[in-house]
Parts: sequence; structure tokens; C-alpha cells
Amino acid sequence: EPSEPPGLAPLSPGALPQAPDLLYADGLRAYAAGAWARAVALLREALRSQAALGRTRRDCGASCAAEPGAALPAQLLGAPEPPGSWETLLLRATLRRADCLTRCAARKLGPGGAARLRVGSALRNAFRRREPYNYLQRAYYQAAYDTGLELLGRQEAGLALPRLEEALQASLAQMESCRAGCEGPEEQQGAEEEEAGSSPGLYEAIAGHWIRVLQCRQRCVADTATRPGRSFPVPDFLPSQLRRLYEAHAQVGNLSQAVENVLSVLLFYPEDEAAKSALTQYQAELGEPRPGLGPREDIQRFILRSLGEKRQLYYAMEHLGTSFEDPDSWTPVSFIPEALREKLREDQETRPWDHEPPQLKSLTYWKDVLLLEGVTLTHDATQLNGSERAVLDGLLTPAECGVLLQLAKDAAGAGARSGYRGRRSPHTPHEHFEGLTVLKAAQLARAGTVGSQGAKLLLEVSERVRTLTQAYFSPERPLHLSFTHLVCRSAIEGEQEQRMDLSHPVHADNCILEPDTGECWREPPAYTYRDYSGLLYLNDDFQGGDLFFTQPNALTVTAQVRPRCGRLVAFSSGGENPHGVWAVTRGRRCALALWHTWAPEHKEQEWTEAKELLKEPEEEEEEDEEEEGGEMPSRDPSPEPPSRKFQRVQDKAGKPPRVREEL
Ligand SMILES: O=C(O)CCC(=O)C(=O)O
Ligand SMILES: [Fe+2]
Repeated sequence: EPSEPPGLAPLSPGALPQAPDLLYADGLRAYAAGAWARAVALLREALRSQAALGRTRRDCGASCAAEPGAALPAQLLGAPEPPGSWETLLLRATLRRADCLTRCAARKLGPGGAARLRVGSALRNAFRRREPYNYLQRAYYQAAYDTGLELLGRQEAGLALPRLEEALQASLAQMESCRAGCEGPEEQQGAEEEEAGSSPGLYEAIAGHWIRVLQCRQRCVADTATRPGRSFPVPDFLPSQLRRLYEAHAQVGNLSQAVENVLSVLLFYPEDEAAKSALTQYQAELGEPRPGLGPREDIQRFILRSLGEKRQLYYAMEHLGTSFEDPDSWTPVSFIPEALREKLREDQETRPWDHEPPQLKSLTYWKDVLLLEGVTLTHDATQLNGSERAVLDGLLTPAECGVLLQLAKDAAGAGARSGYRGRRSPHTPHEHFEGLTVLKAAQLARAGTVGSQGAKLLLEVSERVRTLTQAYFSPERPLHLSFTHLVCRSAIEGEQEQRMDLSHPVHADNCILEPDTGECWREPPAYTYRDYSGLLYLNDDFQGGDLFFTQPNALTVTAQVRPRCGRLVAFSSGGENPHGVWAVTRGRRCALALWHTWAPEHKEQEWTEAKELLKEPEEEEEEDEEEEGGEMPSRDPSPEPPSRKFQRVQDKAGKPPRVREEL
């Protein structure tokens, strides 16, 4: 069964599945009690039962749709009927379909059917957020896709093809399960609560229910495309899989299959230049025209169905005032009602992030196996004329950059309101400089000053960078984050003529550079325990501000990197990597600066504290709310001069004093 997560054997084979939320709750209790083996068994059983539920819905949906007695009468779809008769037919067919579905579920899940396994919305959301759940659910096709990509990178297109095809089939199957879940009772719970006060008429209620089902089905694209541990979906999930497929087919000489796949990409994006020219090339190589050759049927069906749903959702948006956030960027403009286009266009244009996606390079280096999907090695140390440096792209989606930029902006706004407007950079009088630590972000989120999504993403992203940096530079020895800082530098208007200085003078991160001798002294006040540095850029809409590496003389530039959303520059923090930042002469440049250490004692304590602060209230263990709430505003660490390291004593009972790192 392709959609079954691997390794989930039933606890008691042959038994009917138990309610996933109850199993899950039991699993969490066992977990809290330290009964690991039992917790794992229960959590897996919860996943299995959730999967069985999804499968039942999908299978019953398909079989009831095919059952002649329950299928929609053919007249409904075609010939016009005398007025009034469609209504009777539709409602009668609806009753028959509901009856069929109920009986089918009872057959497969036992008496009570799906209702017995009803999942409460709160638990269901918690269930959804769990990484193990995501992991198990999606591991199947991701394993296939990752292996496919890896094989492609090693020029093994022939071996990659079955894996890529398997991944595509599995992601389509996953999409079906997700869509089938949209008709389940749990999706509608929130809606019932919402509408408790009003009681819409028969048709308004049916329409409302139908729209919610459609909204949910459309969201499945994003659900399926979101990788474990990520907050945002991989953009263009299906088209990018199809691109890999046509390239691989072409490489092994399967020209007709290459054509089918490239035509499928063109169904999504009829103007895709790369696909159009690939098509022309394949057709030329094929020689005589093949009239039977068209796009893949599965993709054609997927697109037609999706467009049908979008049409109805946009109609309802225009006429019934319902909402619809289209998860796809390939929807033809002609599908969007004129009245809504203007608004959507405005939303598009106000997005601060950059547009062209990083070019996918083929994976050639053994370490690339460790790279997360969508992340590419753009330049290695050789290309950067040095040692232990790398530029990686694709760590963040444009939406993630947007969220982090918004976080920086909101936090700076909060600082400005409390009197910190116009703080000059410690490095140059021609720029403003704002820094946000993870703890500060978490505190601001708790206080409601910034969104908690941004603060959570900050933690998530820093962990993503740590994982990659470790995999790339230190696979054998764990690296810890020692300091995480979201930094924005903005040009001060009217002070940019003939600037000769830098945004950040040339330096090394863990030693004191002596340009005359080229030596670098690894001793205080340098942060000697820093082993690897990472800069994750969030935007490129500013002038100047490129990062550059120099020779130890601090003068001869050896490499230069232009910041952009999702680009990570990672390098060892020593004298082999002197670097600086050119003046930012217009706009605002934001980056997440991260330093990693091998020394566990220098692990960033604030990271863990921030994580605690951002826990969902339901997950919080008896915490002294009053202490937390009461002390926060007064303990608010105001921005400190970032040029100096300083000692901050934590007065919270039981927490030892410790050094808090700054720039
Ligand atoms: O923002 C950058 O590109 C570099 C900053 C830097 O080198 C530092 O903060 O140590
Ligand atoms: Fe630096």
C-alpha cells in the first residue's frame, strides 16, 4: 500500500483501529511517564489508525461514487430537466451517497464507523504539528524523491527514474488521502461552532459546507508539499517533480516519456521557457510527429479537477463573500474574477522578497547527500578561493523570508516606541543597526508585540542552519549554536555621498586579525569558542551590502557574495576567513547571523529559554505563570551597545548567572 507510512505494523493484527486521538493522548501520557516503549507503540498505533481512517474515507468515497445506485443520475450532468427536478434528484442522490458511505465505513471500521473514530479539532491540530507524525506520513515519498535526486546528481538517471516516478505517485496518493479527509466530520467542527448563532437556510448551509470542503481540498496541495519541520510548503511541488522527470527521461533517451512529462509541466505553466525549449528539442529528436503524445493523464486529471474547484471558490469569493487563499501560483489569471484581480495583484506587489528562484544545480559532491531537499550548494570553497567556506541557496522560501523580515520590522518598531529610534551602527555612522536575539523575539511574541509565528520560525530556521552547517563541515562532531542574531542594517538617507567606509570592517569571527602580519590571535576579547559562522540572508532589495572575503592582509578581496532570500554563507570562524560587508548605501539589509561552537558549555542558553517561552499553552507544564507574566516587562533587556560583550546576571531563581553574547 503506497500511502501507508513504512514500519507501522498493527499492535494487535486483525483488530479494528482505535480512535487516533485517544491513542495519541495515551501515547503522550506514557511519554510523560517515561514509558518510552509503550509511548512509541501507542504513537505509532495512533498514526496507523489515522492512516486507516484516511484510507477508509478515500476507498469508500471512490466505491460509493462508482456504485450505480448512489452515483449521480446521468441526467443531472447533461440534458436540461423540467424545472425543479434537478433539486429532487440531487437531494435524493445525496441521501443515497451518505447512506452508502455510512455502510462502507461501518464495514471497514466496525459499528459506529468513522464517527467512533472522530478526532477532536484541538488534538487533531496538535497531532498534525508533531514532527514524528509529519515525518512518518511523508517519509515514504520523500525517501523516494531524495534518493531519486541523489541518483540524478550522480548522473544515474536510469536508476533515478523509478524512484522519481514512485515519489510522484506517492505524493498524488497522499493528496487523495488528504482530500478524502476533507469530507470527514472533524473538518466541519470549527464551522459548526462558528455558525452556532445563525441558522442558514437549506441551500446556504449546503453551499457553506461545500465551500469548506473545497477550501480544505485545495489546502491539501500545501499540506502535501510541507516537509517535516518546515512551516511553509515547497513551492511548485508537483511541477518541480515533473521537471526532474522529463530531464531524467531525456537523459536516458525515453523521448516520448520526456515529451509527456514536459507537456505536463506546460499544463501548469504554458509559458515556461525551459519547458518550451525542451519540448521543441525533444520533438526535433523524435523526428516524425506523434499525434497520440499528450500530457500525463494523472496530471491532466489533477489540473482539471483543481481548476474546477478554484472556479467555484472564486465564484463564492466574489458572490458569497467567502475566503479563498489559492495555494498555487499556476492558476491562470482568467480564473480570477476581474473584481478580485486588482486586490490580489496589490498583495503580490507589496511582497518584499525577491523573485527569481535559485537555479537548481545538480548534486555532485558527496556531502550534498546530506543537504535538505531544495537546498543547493551554489559555491564551494574552491569556487570561493578559500578553505572551509560555502554558499548554499534555497534554505528559506520567499514566504519565510517575508515572515522573518516582518518580525525584524515589528521588533524594531517596538524598540522605536520605547525610545530607541535611530540607533547608529557600531561599525559606521552612516547606517542604522537593529539586532534581535531569539529570547527577545520570544518575549516580544509572548507580550503580543510581534507575531509568534515569526519568533517560532526564527528558532526553527536557526536549527535548520545548524543541521546543515554540521552536516557540511563537521559530520563527525556535534555543533551547537552559540549565538543567533537577526540583524538589519539600513542606510541613513542623505549621508551616502562619497562614503569610504564599510558596513562592517574586515575581521575574523573567533580571533583578532592583525593585517600587518596576517596573523590572527585566538584570545579574548575575541569569541574564541566560535567554530563556524553562518549568515542567512533575507532580502536583496538594497544597494551595496555584499559580503566579501579577503586575504589575511584585510585588503585583497578573494570572493564576494550578494545576499538574497534563503542564501546561506557558512565558513569556519578563524583567520582563514577574514570578511567584511560593503557599505549599505540604500535600503535595509537583513540577515540572520549564527555562530556555532563545538564546546557544549557555550551552547546558547537563550535558545532553550526562547523555545520554552514559545511553547503552546496546552503543552506547558505547571509553570509559575505569575512570575513569568509579572516579571517580563520589567526584565525586558533593552538593546545594548552591540559592540561590547557584557555580563548579564539572570535573577530568575535557580538559573545561574551567565554571559550573554553580543556582536
Ligand atoms: O552580515 C554579514 O554579511 C556579515 C556580518 C559579520 O561578519 C558579523 O557579524 O560578524
Ligand atoms: Fe563576521
